[in-house]
Amino acid sequence: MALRPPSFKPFTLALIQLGNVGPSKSENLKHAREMIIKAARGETSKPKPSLIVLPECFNSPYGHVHFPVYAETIGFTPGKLYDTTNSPSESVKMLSAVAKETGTWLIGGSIPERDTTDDKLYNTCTVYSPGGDLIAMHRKVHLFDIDIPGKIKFKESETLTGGTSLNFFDTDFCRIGLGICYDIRFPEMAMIAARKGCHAIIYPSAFNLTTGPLHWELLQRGRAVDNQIFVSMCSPARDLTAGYHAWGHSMVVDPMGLVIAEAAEDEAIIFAEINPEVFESGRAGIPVTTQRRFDVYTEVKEV
Ligand SMILES: NC(=O)CCC(=O)C(=O)O
Repeated sequence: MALRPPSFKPFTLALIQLGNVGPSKSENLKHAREMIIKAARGETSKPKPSLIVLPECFNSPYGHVHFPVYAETIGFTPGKLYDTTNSPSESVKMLSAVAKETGTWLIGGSIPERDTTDDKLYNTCTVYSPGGDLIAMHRKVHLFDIDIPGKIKFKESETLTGGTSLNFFDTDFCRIGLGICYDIRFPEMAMIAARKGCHAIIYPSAFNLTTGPLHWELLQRGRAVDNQIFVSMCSPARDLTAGYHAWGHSMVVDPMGLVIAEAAEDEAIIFAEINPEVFESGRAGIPVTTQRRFDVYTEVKEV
């Protein structure tokens, strides 16, 4: 059982729906850094964000042929001190430095990662504290392998390997579960996160123009209502000149299933005020979290 989660306090969440992700990694990193600095300034009517999120694959074009070319070695072992200033990953160095410079928690989207111990590639999210420490990592567990004839075929497993662990991290205002995009289709992950005390689960993502209109909002609202937690997906902006057309519509959903913030398709920063009261009153009014019948569904273990 995980340690007791921190008490849930109000905070502002900022999602960066990043545009202009092109072939130049250094340009992508420069632009992401500028957008993080802009997001950290916040919106005049809301408290400054405590947590900023980037989308999936923010430093490289999205596609299995690109992953080996853009992959970076991170070398982080969860639970061990890690010196980001000497990291071999230029993305890690940038993210760590900008988290420290802005003094905000940062979910650094995802990047293609090469693990030199097994020479495998992963789609990996890294998380930074306001001091710039790399404090958590999540490798996409469920690879995006789909084939909808005449619409979209995509096979991450051509070059990537799926991660083997579920991950969350604690801030001074809540506990946050991590997933990456296609991971949201697997309700077990969100359910386990909620049962480990996460108040929110956040997915750096990049849905597409076939499944986006059908499932993007539905999945987030479903995961939120089932588990009575905040759910958020952060997408790249739509770019019809790119090889992969992202859906956009970065979103935050509250534990009652209400969409509390949503972007359109273009580059944007959206802000949502995360209010623990909705989490607590939702659970008190509809107490499914305490009404589960593990005595009946014995195939599912209580955690
Ligand atoms: N990047 C992804 O994992 C895309 C997932 C997606 O579009 C879906 O429909 O699922």
